[in-house]
Amino acid sequence: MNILEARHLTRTYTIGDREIRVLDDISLAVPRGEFTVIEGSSGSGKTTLLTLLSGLDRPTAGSVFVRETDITHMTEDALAPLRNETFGFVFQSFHLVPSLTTLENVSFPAELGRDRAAREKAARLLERVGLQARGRNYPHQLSGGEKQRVAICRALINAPEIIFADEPTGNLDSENSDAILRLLLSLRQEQGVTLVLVTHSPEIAEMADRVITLRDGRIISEKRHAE
Ligand SMILES: Nc1ncnc2c1ncn2[C@@H]1O[C@H](COP(=O)(O)OP(=O)(O)OP(=O)(O)O)[C@@H](O)[C@H]1O
Repeated sequence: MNILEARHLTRTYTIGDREIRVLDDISLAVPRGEFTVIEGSSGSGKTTLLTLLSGLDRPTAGSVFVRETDITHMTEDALAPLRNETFGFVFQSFHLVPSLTTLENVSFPAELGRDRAAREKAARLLERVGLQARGRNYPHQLSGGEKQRVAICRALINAPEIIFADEPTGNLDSENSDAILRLLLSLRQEQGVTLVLVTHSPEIAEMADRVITLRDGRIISEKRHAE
């Protein structure tokens, strides 16, 4: 079964009297557990596609299906549990809450769902990425690589089925990038998590099951790597 499907997605923006077509008739299907990379030059529409697939933005035309349910016109209230429980998000700029500690940032999405084990789960995740000693620190006290590891823990706390990541290793050195990539790949292996990553990194693309290349808002190639 495809966990995620896009059918004929188009996204346009109107600036003044000009209409800009940022995505043009994108269709794709992602089977459960697959690791998909979306690549393409700057401005080709990668981030826009990720925000449409994850229900953060709505297409001008076309539809998005999650587990065969059309989410395109779902209300914000109906989308909220999907965003909080089924999806995990990792962005280049972390989006950590500055006034919360590391442990609180990670446990927050689970506490929204009244998970009594939220703190415990958060502590276990932090341990897994080597940040067990940093639970009481605030984001401004962490390095970029550490912040990204915290952001990944937060994305994982509700055991999502799909992780959407936009340049998750974009600003990081190779050691931190490797650690983050290893973590994502091990989750896929252990829990069958589906990964949809936007990246410029050829090393990451090399490890994916499939690489989708965009140019000017269209898919120009779709390469599948052998098992
Ligand atoms: N809110 C907006 N209003 C108008 N145009 C937009 C808006 N958001 C994005 N665009 C345009 O859509 C195009 C695609 O943007 P997008 O961020 O999806 O590209 P990208 O491939 O992720 O680029 P990068 O690799 O630089 O992050 C760009 O030309 C951008 O200027």
